[in-house]
Amino acid sequence: MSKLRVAVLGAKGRIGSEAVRAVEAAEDMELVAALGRGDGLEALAESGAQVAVELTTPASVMDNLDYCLRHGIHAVVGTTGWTDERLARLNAWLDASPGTGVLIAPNFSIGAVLTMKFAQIAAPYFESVEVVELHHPNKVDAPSGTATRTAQLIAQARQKAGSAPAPDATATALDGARGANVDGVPVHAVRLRGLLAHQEVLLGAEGETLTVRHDSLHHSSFMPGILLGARRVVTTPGLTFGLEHFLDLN
Ligand SMILES: NC(=O)C1=CN([C@@H]2O[C@H](COP(=O)(O)OP(=O)(O)OC[C@H]3O[C@@H](n4cnc5c(N)ncnc54)[C@H](OP(=O)(O)O)[C@@H]3O)[C@@H](O)[C@H]2O)C=CC1
Ligand SMILES: O=C(O)C1=N[C@H](C(=O)O)C[C@H](O)C1
Repeated sequence: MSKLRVAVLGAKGRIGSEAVRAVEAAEDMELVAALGRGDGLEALAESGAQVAVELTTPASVMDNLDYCLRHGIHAVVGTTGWTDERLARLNAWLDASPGTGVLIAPNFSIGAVLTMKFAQIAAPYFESVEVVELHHPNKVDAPSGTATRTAQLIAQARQKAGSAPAPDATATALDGARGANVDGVPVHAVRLRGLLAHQEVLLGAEGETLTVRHDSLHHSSFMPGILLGARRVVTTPGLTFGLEHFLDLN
């Protein structure tokens, strides 16, 4: 059986360098390119890659995906910064490249995917819900892509259930004290040396609270999800948003 030809973009970064090692170690994959900033995207097409694993920065990801889709290269994307406007542009490129697949995974770790699922299930049963994400201080964006997605999923679940807005009598507050408002859900971002990637979903009702917490302690936590994404995206044309769709959790 021929091996899946995989390239890594952002290969010298924190998660990219771990992904290079994971692809090299996967028996059914061949690492055909490991590209950093300044290497030039021509090397990607020349490598014959079937799948590009995109782990760069919000400033670089769109140009890289544009290139991939113009060359019929599938993509597994962990890079953050997804807005409705960016998704619309990506979908237009996908329309022009039928048969090509893109997976955007706000988080590749199984625990984080399950945290989002559990939060969605629990959210309609509690009056209050807030998200706290905690990351290393070198992270360039806040709140995290995972926290943003978690809040969006919570908001969707509450809207579907007809939940009332969470109670909050705050009359005065310093800017930022109540976090960012993501679809009505407060999201708080902590940046702390020593941490990697962590998230708590806090839920409260009369007389009880529930906390769903996930900790990524090492970048290895993201690797099974990246490898699964690469294997599945080649037979899944169009846009898939969220690894849960490849885990049959829906
Ligand atoms: N979905 C998930 O599960 C996860 C997602 N992430 C996300 O992945 C992204 C990267 O995170 P992290 O590894 O910590 O960040 P790093 O800054 O450590 O790595 C990013 C790397 O990409 C390089 N780069 C920038 N532009 C390009 C380009 N055009 N082509 C090739 N390489 C480029 C950077 O080079 P230079 O240093 O020269 O700028 C750097 O080496 C972030 O958006 C982060 O949130 C991270 C972990 C898990
Ligand atoms: O930058 C990181 O480190 C991470 N980024 C992703 C995010 O923004 O959600 C995933 C994980 O939290 C690690």
